This record gives sequence, structure tokens and C-alpha cells, in this order.
Amino acid sequence: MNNSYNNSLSTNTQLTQKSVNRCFDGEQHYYSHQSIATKTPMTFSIYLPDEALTGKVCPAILYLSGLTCNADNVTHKAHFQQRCSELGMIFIAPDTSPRSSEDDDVPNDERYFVGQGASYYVDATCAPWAKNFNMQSYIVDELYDLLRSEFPISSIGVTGHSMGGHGALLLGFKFPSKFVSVSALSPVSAASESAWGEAAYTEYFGDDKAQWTQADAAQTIKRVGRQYSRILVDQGGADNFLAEGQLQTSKLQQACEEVAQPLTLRYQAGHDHSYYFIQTVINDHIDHHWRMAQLY
Ligand SMILES: N[C@@H](CCC(=O)N[C@@H](CS)C(=O)NCC(=O)O)C(=O)O
Repeated sequence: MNNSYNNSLSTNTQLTQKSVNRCFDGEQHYYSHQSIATKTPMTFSIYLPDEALTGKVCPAILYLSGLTCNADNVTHKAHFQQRCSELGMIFIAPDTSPRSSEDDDVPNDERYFVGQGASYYVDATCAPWAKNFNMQSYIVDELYDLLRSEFPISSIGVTGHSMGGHGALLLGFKFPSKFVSVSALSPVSAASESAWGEAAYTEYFGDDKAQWTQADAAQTIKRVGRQYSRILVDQGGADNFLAEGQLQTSKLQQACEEVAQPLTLRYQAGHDHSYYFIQTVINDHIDHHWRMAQLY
């Protein structure tokens, strides 16, 4: 645990600060860095409440975004900053995948649910993806360690939206020693059984179904069993992707029931899949992670 923080990044930092904006009682920062896992530059946003800026260690939430997103969507649209500043909570939003740049030719796909913006937070094993699409390693090893060495973080909880909700459930249950709390917003519950996930996993893992199962959130919960005293999931009742069968919330519910993992699952009537919904429930998720961090 970092016990002191000098209100400046350490001199040997690997991070390049891109922007700083005062927001409520804290600052919204953006950073980029060269990633070893993805072999590309990666960008993330981090909200630092004044407590963190003045040297106090604070709990953090890692938010994994959904298909087509980068760090901007949640940072600009979810309105998490006020609650985080009131509680003294750090909020981190990484990108959803490696990206092509002038120096890096990263593979992509015409479909919005495969390739750039659609990593599923897994380590791909098939060409051409395996070279750059190592987002599990990026999130749970590289970024995790970087965050803990560069910022005054006491503990990390993981949450996310849609594909990122799947990522939060998957990584939270695969790596319970790294995360003190898990929640999800409109998550894909079982990527290996949704049309979006099937398309992506065919590319990333080929036809090796054992790898699909290892990278499926509901299957992982069934495999590893209860890990958290309670997880929180919100799902819009009028979400078109729920109706389309991409999210399959019942599979998550079933998996949690099977292993007695306590789950608070709330269907919010009339709400869709958008950031208007996320904005509506984000404070409850921040509070959930805050409460869990206090028990840590
Ligand atoms: N663009 C896709 C939908 C992709 C989508 O809805 N992405 C969600 C996450 S799964 C999102 O948050 N989009 C960005 C935003 O609303 O700011 C479509 O045409 O159907």
C-alpha cells in the first residue's frame, strides 16, 4: 500500500500527463503511457479527489467501458465526479483496447463488436490479435501495478458497462485477490453465449471452446464460486440489447445462485443501455465500492 503521496508523479514516471481539469473538490486527469502488454500507447482518465491530491490514500474504482467507447464516454457522460469528491474516491477509466496510431498498425474489424473498441478485456491467443490484444494482462497486471505505484490508492474495486460489465465480472472473479469489490451496469453476462461475444471470441480464441469458457463471466463465477460478500448489478428494463439477447442477465443470476454468491440485481424500469442510465445509478455503484473498501 502507498502510504504517502507527494502531489506529483514520481520523477521516473512512465506516465505522460495529457490534461488536468478542476472538477468539484478534486481534479480530472488524463494520462498516456507506452504499454508492454499491448505494445501500443494507452490512455486512461483518473479522477483524484482533494484527499488524494494532498497525500491521503483513497479507495479506487476501476471502470471498464463498453463497445465503441474509450476513456471519454464515462468521464464526460456518467457524472461520477461529484460523488467521488464527496467520499474521497478515486475513479479510473482505461481505454477498451489498443488502437492504431502513426507508429502502430493494430488489427481491426469492420464490426463494432470485434477489434478496436471491443477487446472484451481478454488476452487473445490467435493471429493477428494476440500481438496487441492482451487487455487482461494490461488491466490486472500492468495498469494495476502502475496505478498503485503512481497514485495514493488503498484498494481497488472493479465495475463496468456492457462489455465492460462482463470484464468487471470476469476479472473480478478471476483475480479476487486484486479487487475488494465488484459491480456491473447492464453487463454482458455470458460473452461466450452472446452474438457479440461469439463473434469476438471466434477471432480471439478460434474454435478452442475451453478458452471461451475461461473467458466467460457466468462460467467463471460457477467455476470459482463465491468471492465477495455482495455484488451489485443494475440493468435497464427497456434496454434493447437485453431484448436482443446480448446481455442475458438471467445467466448471471443463475450462476450466482448456483454458488451462493450474494447478488443485488436491480431491473430499472424504463431505462435503456445509454449513459443516461449509467448517470442515474452511478452513485449507488460508487457507494457500493466505498462501503466494501471500508471493510477491507
Ligand atoms: N454503436 C452501436 C452500439 C454500441 C453501444 O451502444 N455502445 C455502448 C456500450 S455497449 C456505449 O456506451 N456507447 C457509447 C456511448 O453511448 O457514449 C450500435 O450502433 O448499435
